[in-house]
Formats: sequence, structure tokens, C-alpha cells
Amino acid sequence: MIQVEHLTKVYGTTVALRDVSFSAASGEILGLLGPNGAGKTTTMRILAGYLPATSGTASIAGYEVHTDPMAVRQRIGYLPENPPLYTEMTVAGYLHFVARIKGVSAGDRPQRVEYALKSCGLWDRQQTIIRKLSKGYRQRVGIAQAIVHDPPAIILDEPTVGLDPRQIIEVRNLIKNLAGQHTVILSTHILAEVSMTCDRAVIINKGEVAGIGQLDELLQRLSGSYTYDLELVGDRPQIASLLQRLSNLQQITWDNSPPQGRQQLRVSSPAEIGADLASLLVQNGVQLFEMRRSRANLEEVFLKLTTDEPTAEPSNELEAADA
Ligand SMILES: Nc1ncnc2c1ncn2[C@@H]1O[C@H](COP(=O)(O)OP(=O)(O)OP(=O)(O)O)[C@@H](O)[C@H]1O
Repeated sequence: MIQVEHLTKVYGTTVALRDVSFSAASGEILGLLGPNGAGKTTTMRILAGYLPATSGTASIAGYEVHTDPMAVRQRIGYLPENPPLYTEMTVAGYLHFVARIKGVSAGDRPQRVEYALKSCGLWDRQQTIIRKLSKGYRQRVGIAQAIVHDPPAIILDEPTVGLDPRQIIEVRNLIKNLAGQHTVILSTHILAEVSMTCDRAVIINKGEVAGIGQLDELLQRLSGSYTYDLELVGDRPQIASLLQRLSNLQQITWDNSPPQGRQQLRVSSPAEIGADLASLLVQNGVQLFEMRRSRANLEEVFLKLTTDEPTAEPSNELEAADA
């Protein structure tokens, strides 16, 4: 439904996007996740046909944004960071106006406006002057104007920024309800927004794609390690030498004050080694009391990926530290 290929955008001497490619399938919610200045707004403006790319292509439902901008605008709903609402109009009046300029026929307009009002929880506010609405309700009007012409694709730039926690939940639910019938791309710098709302994420940093996929798997993969916490009974040197038989072992860290008579340790690996690890221990007579795969802290991995710090290569050294 949405296809972005090798998109590059240069503003003067600033390269805002460099060779960005991704796609969104019909009915999916795709998150564009990245810190401030990553290039999210630039990507969305190009997709919405408001900004030409320096090179590369983007298409919506088969129409290329550069060569077919009018066809694209009819098929896309766009919520910019600051939607240009006509604040002296009523909610319904404004939506009728937008439907008209987006080419919805006079006969279809009442039904389309009703759909947008109801989908966005604005039915009871349709006669309210936009100026009198709270920030959360204005954001709903912004989303309603993006869907009033029933576009197959919806592009939302930071849809929950500036909202209070309750409004954030409401807007996220609203977005989730749009999926299925519409393909949604939303941008955010908030990791939780993607994990709560989106099916997949594109992580973008300094204008480049750092990874694409289902968020926790993606971050787990990018973090480069799997970690297992173990509690067992056994002799430390014997266990350390057993563990060295594992082909993908990265690091062993021992807890120096384990419960009486037991050992506690953390084993990490660049690969999923849980099954091999458990059978190795049990088959060699080690009494295993607990084994837990701890997921990487997503927030930390995301920060690591998107800060200036060079990402450390995982060490292959075996650190069988003795107490
Ligand atoms: N009109 C412009 N002229 C020059 N540089 C620009 C312009 N618009 C954006 N940039 C630069 O391009 C880069 C990407 O900006 P963009 O607004 O796309 O990022 P973003 O991820 O949306 O960030 P934010 O969340 O802060 O809006 C930044 O370095 C920004 O300073």
C-alpha cells in the first residue's frame, strides 16, 4: 500500500534523509520511531506530497507522489504536527469544508462527515466551535479531517504530542481502530507509543533506517544479545568449563552472594541458546532451580541505537569471572 524506496532529502548542506526504504502493508499500523531531528517529519511530508525528495521514490496505492501528486492526495489523509484548523468554524462545519476541498461529492459528504465524527468520538461536539475545544479534542478533529475523504492511507505526525495521559490513551485507541480499514503510518519519538499502537516499526536515526520489524524482536536483535539468569547447585569451575562447550557463549557473570548452597549466574549470547543451555546443564547432572530469559531493556537499546555513542560490538571474550 505504501512503498518508500531509496528516499534521500538534502536541505542545503543538511542531509535529512539518506537512502530510506520501507513499506507498509494494507491495513497495518507502522510506527516511524526516532529521536528529534531523525527525519520523521521530512519523510511524512514527502509521503503526503508536500515536499519533493532529492532522490528516491514514494508511492501510495501504486501512485508515485512526485509524478501523481493529485492522485496521492486523494488517497492519503495527513495530520501534520500542527494541523491547520479553522478555529472559528464548528467541528462539523470544518469537516464538511475539508470533505468538499478533498473532492468528496455533495451527496456523499453528510455520510462521510458522520463517519469521521463518530470514528473520532466527536459526535457530541459537532456543533462546538473548534477554538473552544481542549487540545485532545482538537487533535481528534485533526485526525477526523485526515479520514473524512476515506483515504486508504493515513499519515500522522506525532499524533499524541502535547496531550495529557488520558487523551493520549484515547487518541491511541482511536488510531488502533482505524487500522484494518486504513493503512496508518505514525511518527513518534516515544518508544511506548510504538509498542502500544503499532504492528511494526521503522527505527530512523540521523536520516537513516536503523532497523525495521516488530518492535521488541527488532530491538532484541539490534541489541545483539540474549541473556539468561540461572540459579543452580554445582561447583563453579565445573559449571564454567561446561558452559564453554556452548558455541555461542558471550559472557558469564556470577553473583558473588548467592543463596546458601547455590550459584546464581547470568549467561549472555548473541544467539538464542536457551534450549542448548538447559539440556547441557541437566544432562551433566547440574540441579537447575531457575532459568529465565531476560529481555533486553527496550528503552536502553533504543537509546543506544539513537545516541551519538558508537555502538559497542558485542565482546566474544569469555569472562568466566571467579569470585
Ligand atoms: N526546512 C528545512 N531546512 C533545513 N533543514 C531542515 C528543514 N527541515 C528539517 N531540517 C533538518 O532536517 C533534519 C530532519 O528534520 P525532521 O524535522 O524531518 O526530523 P524529525 O525526526 O521530524 O524531528 P522532530 O521530531 O524534532 O520534528 C534535521 O536536522 C532538521 O534540522
